[in-house]
Amino acid sequence: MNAIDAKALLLIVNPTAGRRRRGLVDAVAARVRAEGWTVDVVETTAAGDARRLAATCDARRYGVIAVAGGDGTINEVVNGLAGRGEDAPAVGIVPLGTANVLAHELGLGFSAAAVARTMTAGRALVMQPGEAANGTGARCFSLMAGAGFDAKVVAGVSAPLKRRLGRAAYVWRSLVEARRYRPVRYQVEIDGVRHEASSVIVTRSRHYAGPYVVAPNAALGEPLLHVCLFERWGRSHTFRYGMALLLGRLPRTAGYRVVTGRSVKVSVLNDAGEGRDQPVQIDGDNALILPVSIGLAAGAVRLLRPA
Ligand SMILES: Nc1ncnc2c1ncn2[C@@H]1O[C@H](COP(=O)(O)OP(=O)(O)OP(=O)(O)O)[C@@H](O)[C@H]1O
Repeated sequence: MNAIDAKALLLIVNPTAGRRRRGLVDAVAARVRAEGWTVDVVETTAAGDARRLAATCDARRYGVIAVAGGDGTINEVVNGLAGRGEDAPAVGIVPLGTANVLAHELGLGFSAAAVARTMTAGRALVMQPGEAANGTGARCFSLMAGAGFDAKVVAGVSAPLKRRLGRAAYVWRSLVEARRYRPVRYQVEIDGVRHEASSVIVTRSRHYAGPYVVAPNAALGEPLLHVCLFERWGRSHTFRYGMALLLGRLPRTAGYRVVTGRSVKVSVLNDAGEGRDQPVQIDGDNALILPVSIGLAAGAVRLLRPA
């Protein structure tokens, strides 16, 4: 638990995120100011701005760095803060995204009053982010890294489409990916033990795609990766997994397993003639291509949740 001493908040707004509820951002800022805090608002103009702001902001001035955006913008801030050590500002969230998985995971309210209260009087959860790396780069994640069906869906949803259709963009793209489905097999090595899967999600969080549960025993504060293995393949099993997720039954579904570990390697075992780069989604954004090594990042970040 951490008291927030510096009563100044840097509010980073992604004006392109989710439903772009500017009214919520303004209402939160007004409530935080009413508690005697200083609030400095900065809008991002492109991907990468939020990461740079988080990496360079003055930790003596700002007790809290708040993100008004979705999981992708929060991911940028986590990447910017991960290397900064203990004195880095705590992270608050104004959930504006399409899925807002981290907000669900932290049990945040979605009203202006609840969001503002968490900023000024919340408790800080210390989290060691996950980190995925391949030959070309590395990226931290607060939620998950995934390969297989969901990563292909994410890779196929453009930002304008997400803005126009919201969550329906993912439903539409899932249907497209189901039509062109090929039974690609992935090798997933967890702490040196090999497994096979048709899809894999390596997660720090219980939730996925919003309020849905994929890893019932995961806890952000625990430095452990939960590796969700979808072990059956084919269109009908993919559909069954999707329905089970929406109905809250995925953890009890045959052919689905969660294995915990600290070091995970994901590669393509057989691409079933697909002949394309296999994407990796990180916190809901198309980020890397396979093969990747996944572990826990060296640093930690503090995430604010309700007291
Ligand atoms: N001003 C900007 N213009 C374009 N892209 C931006 C800007 N600011 C941030 N981004 C990028 O936009 C992407 C999507 O943003 P974000 O995830 O916050 O919203 P979302 O996709 O609507 O929400 P969710 O991830 O919860 O579905 C992120 O990868 C982020 O890096």
